[in-house]
Amino acid sequence: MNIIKAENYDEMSHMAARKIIEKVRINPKITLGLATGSTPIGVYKKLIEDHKTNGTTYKQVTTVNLDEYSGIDRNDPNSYHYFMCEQLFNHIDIPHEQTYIPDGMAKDLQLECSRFESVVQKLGGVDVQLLGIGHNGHIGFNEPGTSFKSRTHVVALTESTRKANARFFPSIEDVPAHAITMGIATIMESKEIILLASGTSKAEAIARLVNGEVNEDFPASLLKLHNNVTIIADKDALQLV
Ligand SMILES: N[C@@H]1[C@@H](O)[C@H](O)[C@@H](COP(=O)(O)O)O[C@@H]1O
Repeated sequence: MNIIKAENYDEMSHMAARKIIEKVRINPKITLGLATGSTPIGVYKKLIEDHKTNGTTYKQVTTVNLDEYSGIDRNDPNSYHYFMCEQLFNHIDIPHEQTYIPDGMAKDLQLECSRFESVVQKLGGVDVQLLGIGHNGHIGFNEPGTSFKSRTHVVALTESTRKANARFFPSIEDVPAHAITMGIATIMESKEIILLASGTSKAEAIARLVNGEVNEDFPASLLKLHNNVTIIADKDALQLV
């Protein structure tokens, strides 16, 4: 794993955005894997700024998102669908039909998981996957104990993840109990992975990722066996490494 140390959140976002923009410019038909959570918001802001000032185009780009809550309508402000439109898609020139996010309202969630998995496969996999990391090492919504062989599946969110995400909801009771997430094996098939982390609250997770063993108890640890992973983190998140 390459580790790039940024001074702060803004520099981390800038560095990741530059990498993505460069890749989009080299391959205008790239498939980007995108993440939600607060960490990538700065990257999306920089992509939008660059699109507006330098004209980088996303007309032929395809995106797939890691995950979506189950039981929340796509137009609900707490859905990841809404998040992606607000934070990125509505502000660049990507056609919405080229943006794929699991449908958390599908009647048959298992069927939706297979459908989403085959979308990723038909696209030939993800070229560059952006990832955040949960305090317990989750990636997407793959909680500790998830099989490293997992494909897109339905997950029961842990209490700690629901608490961590409660800040976006009126109360913890409103945080969905389930979600659909790309599996760990699906994520590992991405040709390149950029993992972002910012702030002291991520320091333990980053230290465990860098120094710890590869173990299903810590889902992100499998990234150590991927041949093209870059961690871009600020110095607060890297302080225990
Ligand atoms: N499903 C998302 C993850 O994809 C994200 O990486 C994580 C960390 O979020 P944040 O960046 O807000 O710390 O939160 C959620 O659980």
